[in-house]
Amino acid sequence: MNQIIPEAHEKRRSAAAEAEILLGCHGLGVRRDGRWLIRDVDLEVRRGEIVSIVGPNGGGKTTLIKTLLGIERPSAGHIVRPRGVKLGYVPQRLAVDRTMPLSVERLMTLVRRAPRADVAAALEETAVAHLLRRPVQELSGGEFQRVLISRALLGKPDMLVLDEPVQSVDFSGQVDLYRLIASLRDLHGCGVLMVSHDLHVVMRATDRVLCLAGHVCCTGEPGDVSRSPEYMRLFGPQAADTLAIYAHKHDHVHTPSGEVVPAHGHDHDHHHHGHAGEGGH
Ligand SMILES: Nc1ncnc2c1ncn2[C@@H]1O[C@H](COP(=O)(O)OP(=O)(O)OP(=O)(O)O)[C@@H](O)[C@H]1O
Repeated sequence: MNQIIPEAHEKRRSAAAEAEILLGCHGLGVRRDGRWLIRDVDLEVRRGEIVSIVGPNGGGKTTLIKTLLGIERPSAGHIVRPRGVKLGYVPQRLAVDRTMPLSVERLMTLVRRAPRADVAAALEETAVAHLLRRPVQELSGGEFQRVLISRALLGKPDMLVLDEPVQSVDFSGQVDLYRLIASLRDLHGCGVLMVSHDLHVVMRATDRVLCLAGHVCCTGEPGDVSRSPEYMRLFGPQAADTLAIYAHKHDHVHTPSGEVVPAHGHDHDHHHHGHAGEGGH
C-alpha cells in the first residue's frame, strides 16, 4: 500500500493548486421525474490531482460523473471542461455482454480503432499485456478493470474518470489498483476523478475527497487527516468501516423528498447508510 508521506503529499498538493482545471462544475443539479438526484454540486479537478467521490448508494455519484462527461443532461449549474481536454472514462458497467465471446484485443478496439502497438503498450501500462488474446469472460475482476483502464488510456487522456474501479476486486487487488491509478497519474501527469464506496482504501490514494449524498455533504483533504494521531487510529489496520468513522459535522438533514433542510444547529457525526433521499439522519 502506498503510504502518503506528508511532505510529498504537501508538495503535490501545492503543485496541484496551481495547475489548470481539467474538469469541474458549479452549482450542478440534475432533476429527473420531479426529484433532484444531485443538487448544488461544486467540484474542480486539476492536472496531477486525484479526487475521489464517496457516498451512500443512490447518493448520485454515477449521476455526477455521467453529467460531467456529457452523458446526462444537467438541470442547473454549469460544467467546466476547457477546450482540448481529453477524458478517458472507465465505466461502472460495460454495455458489452460478458457472456459473449470477446477477446481482450477486440474489446480494446471495439469503440475506437487503434494500432496494435498502441493496444499492446496500453495493456503493458496496466501490467496485463499477457492477456491480449484471452476471452474477457475468463478475466478476474481486477484483470478486467485493468483492461478497461488500458482502454481508456488508448485515447491519451488528460483526465481519467473511473466509476467504482475496484468493485468485484478483493482487498489486496484494490490496493494494487489504487496504486496503479496513482502511478498513472504520476507518469502521465493527468487528473483523476474516481467514484468509490469504500473510503478506507481510497482515502490513502487520493488528494481530495468529496462526500456526495444528493448534495456535497463534505469535502476534505485526507492528507490533513493522515498527519493526525486520529488518522492512525481511524485508518489503521482496523479501518474496515472508515466511511462510518470519517467524522464530519452536519448542519443539515435530508427530508424524505430529498430536500436538504437546516438541522437547527445540531451538529453530529453520523454514518451514511441508505439512500440519499431516505430521510433525516
Ligand atoms: N435517469 C434517471 N432517472 C431517474 N432517476 C435516476 C436516473 N438515474 C439515476 N436515478 C436515480 O438517482 C439516484 C442516484 O443514482 P446514482 O446511480 O447516481 O447513485 P450512486 O451514488 O452512483 O449509487 P451507487 O453507489 O449505488 O452506484 C438513484 O436513486 C437512482 O435510482
